[in-house]
Amino acid sequence: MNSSNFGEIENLFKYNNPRWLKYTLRKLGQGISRYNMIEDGDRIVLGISGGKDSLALALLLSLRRKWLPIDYELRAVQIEWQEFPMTDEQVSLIKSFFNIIDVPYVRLTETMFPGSYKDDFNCYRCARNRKRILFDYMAKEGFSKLALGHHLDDIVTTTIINMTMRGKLFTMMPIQEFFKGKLHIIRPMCEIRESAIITIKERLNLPVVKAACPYKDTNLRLSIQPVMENLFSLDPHAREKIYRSLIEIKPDYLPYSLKT
Ligand SMILES: Nc1ncnc2c1ncn2[C@@H]1O[C@H](COP(=O)(O)OP(=O)(O)OP(=O)(O)O)[C@@H](O)[C@H]1O
Repeated sequence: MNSSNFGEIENLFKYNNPRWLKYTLRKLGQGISRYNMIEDGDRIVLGISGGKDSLALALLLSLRRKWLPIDYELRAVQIEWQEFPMTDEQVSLIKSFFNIIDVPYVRLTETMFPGSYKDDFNCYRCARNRKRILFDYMAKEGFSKLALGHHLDDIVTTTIINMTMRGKLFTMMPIQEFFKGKLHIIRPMCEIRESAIITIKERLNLPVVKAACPYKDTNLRLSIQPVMENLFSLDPHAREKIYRSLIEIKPDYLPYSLKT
């Protein structure tokens, strides 16, 4: 793939959004306004892995600015693990993508295995390391919100993992406060199904350039996937029902008011 494949994406910024994308943009807006995630003047860092979810998030949030009466700043920040460097071709592709969607792009090269880990590396530690690097960057650059590419299926899968394997009714929150409100993590795609993101990736040829993960074949999320697929095939709205139950069973699960 090369940057000339971005014609379809360019058109989205010139013309009205196609019908197939409007529904997803509506779901994005629903999640954002339900939790009051984004306000006028917000400075938002987008955590970019190079995978489909975070690329779709960047595209959707940038498109949303086109017709919204409020404005917010977006900056895409990708941590490139020095142990798994991107190729020149990947770097040039991702830069063209962010150029076309009008979002400044920054790449931070860091180690995946800080000395403090010794030999004890796992997904949880890796995610914490990533969060620390991104928070440090935000504090230095004056950003107060970090948007991540988690979607409805991620939230629902995490809920089931936590309930069945950890005995806890807890999940990723759509909006999460840190340092007494100085920083927030937001998950604007909390009400968007993964299938909608796959459609975006395929129809628009998103330039997926995700670094290899040494744990990708062993991670718990992957092991539980067949169980989730089974559940979703029993009831086509199982995802939405689990999401709603979280709120109904434990109203204080979310620190922000919910208008359902
Ligand atoms: N290297 C990175 N640099 C910056 N942000 C990252 C990086 N890796 C992950 N993130 C952020 O954390 C989110 C969750 O990471 P995870 O590795 O679980 O990816 P994912 O759910 O498969 O999504 P994606 O398709 O975006 O990779 C990503 O969607 C992204 O917003």
